[in-house]
Amino acid sequence: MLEWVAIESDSSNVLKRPDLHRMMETTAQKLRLMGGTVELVDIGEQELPNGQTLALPKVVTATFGTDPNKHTVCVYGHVDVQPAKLEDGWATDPYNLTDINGNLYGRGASDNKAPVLAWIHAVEAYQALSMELPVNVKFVIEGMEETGSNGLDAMILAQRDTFFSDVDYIIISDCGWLSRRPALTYGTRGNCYFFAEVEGPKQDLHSGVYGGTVIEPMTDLIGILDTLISPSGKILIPGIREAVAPLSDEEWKMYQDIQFDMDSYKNKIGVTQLMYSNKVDLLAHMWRYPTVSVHGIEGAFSDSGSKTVIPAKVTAKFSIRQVPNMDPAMVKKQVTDYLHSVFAKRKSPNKLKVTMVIGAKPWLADTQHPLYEAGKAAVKRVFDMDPDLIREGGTIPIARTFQDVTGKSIIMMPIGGFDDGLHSQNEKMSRYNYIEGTKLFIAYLNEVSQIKKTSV
Ligand SMILES: C[C@H](N)C(=O)N[C@@H](Cc1c[nH]cn1)C(=O)O
Repeated sequence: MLEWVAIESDSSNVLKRPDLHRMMETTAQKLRLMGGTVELVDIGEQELPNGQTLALPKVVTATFGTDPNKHTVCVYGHVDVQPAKLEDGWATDPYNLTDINGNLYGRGASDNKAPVLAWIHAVEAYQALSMELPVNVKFVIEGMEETGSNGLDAMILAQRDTFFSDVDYIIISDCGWLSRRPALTYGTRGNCYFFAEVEGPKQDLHSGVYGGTVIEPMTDLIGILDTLISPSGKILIPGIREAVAPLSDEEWKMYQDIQFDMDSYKNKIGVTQLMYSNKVDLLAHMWRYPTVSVHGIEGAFSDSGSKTVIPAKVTAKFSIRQVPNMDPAMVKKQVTDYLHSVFAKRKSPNKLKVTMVIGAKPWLADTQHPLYEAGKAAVKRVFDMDPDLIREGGTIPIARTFQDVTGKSIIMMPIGGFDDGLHSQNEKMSRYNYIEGTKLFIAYLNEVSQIKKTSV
């Protein structure tokens, strides 16, 4: 993992694209050396907001075994990461995997490099013991997950009747447990990610010289952002809440039965108060209701010091997590219309441009499927306990495409810890989760091999 974490495969930073290409090649080479049939699939180019184009990282596909009498599983994962800088508040260099008290710290350690490696090690374990794999194993590993899996939908569609034709089941391990208890995940939220740009004067201005004479883009932007959500978490964009599937009694009961300690959750994230004070409300808002999050403002002064500037153009980045039955195309229209209507009320001479840059749908599985029964059996075998059945508040943009395009069933089998700090400072994967997680994958392949051939 040291070598993988050392590669700064940040998919959101165009300057890091050469590192991302190297990451895909390193992944492919690892699978080639294990004797897999490996391809680096060209998925074309990405258009940047400034109109330029940039080559997308190739997708790695690999096949271990083609026995028609065995099930074929396809493991999906990603090896791109979120941005990380030491000065963001990391205790160690984010790209130098560092072992502290049994925790391996580094960007991408949990999301998603260690889980991908754990799957690779599971296959290697069978090879090292000269044991036949109980199922055929395929891999699809991409490098754009953190920015919405650009180009992967088209690749899956193009290879539906070739690479994916013999796949029975898809396995994804790109999420985490809820507590110290292992979990199986049966739902993810989608995500609609927006840029809202307000442009005013032709260049930045001195706030002493020009302040009071111009209508400031930042004031307009903050004004419209403040209309997205109320302080108590109610989304104010018309139509969004109406689309959400109501919480059923069965779901309510499931959430009620999950062991979840609100105080340790509060301690983990370092807050004194949460948005909801009871467990069911909190879990429901974490997993199956939409949320608005404001991520940042490009063009705003954000360095240390006290620069007295009026920024000429500012772009807010915010996203809305998606749940059944929301539709990203509808959300795009609702958000764009709404922001333009509140902006119009300000009677500002500045220009507003709203763009949706990611539109990923939510995903939900049938927990009665034999894949989940096999998952429960594997967890029992390795951890000697029953798993939590949970949903994931985050997004795996490609999950829904896999399901819709291939028609195959998916299971999400996380090995990340509840406190891994994904996307945050000091991301880590514990040695315990990494090693026991690898054992879980080995056991799971064995359990899947015992599913009756007719259940797909
Ligand atoms: C759950 C997964 N490990 C993850 O973190 N996914 C990202 C994907 C994404 C969504 N919008 C942009 N990127 C996430 O949920 O933020």
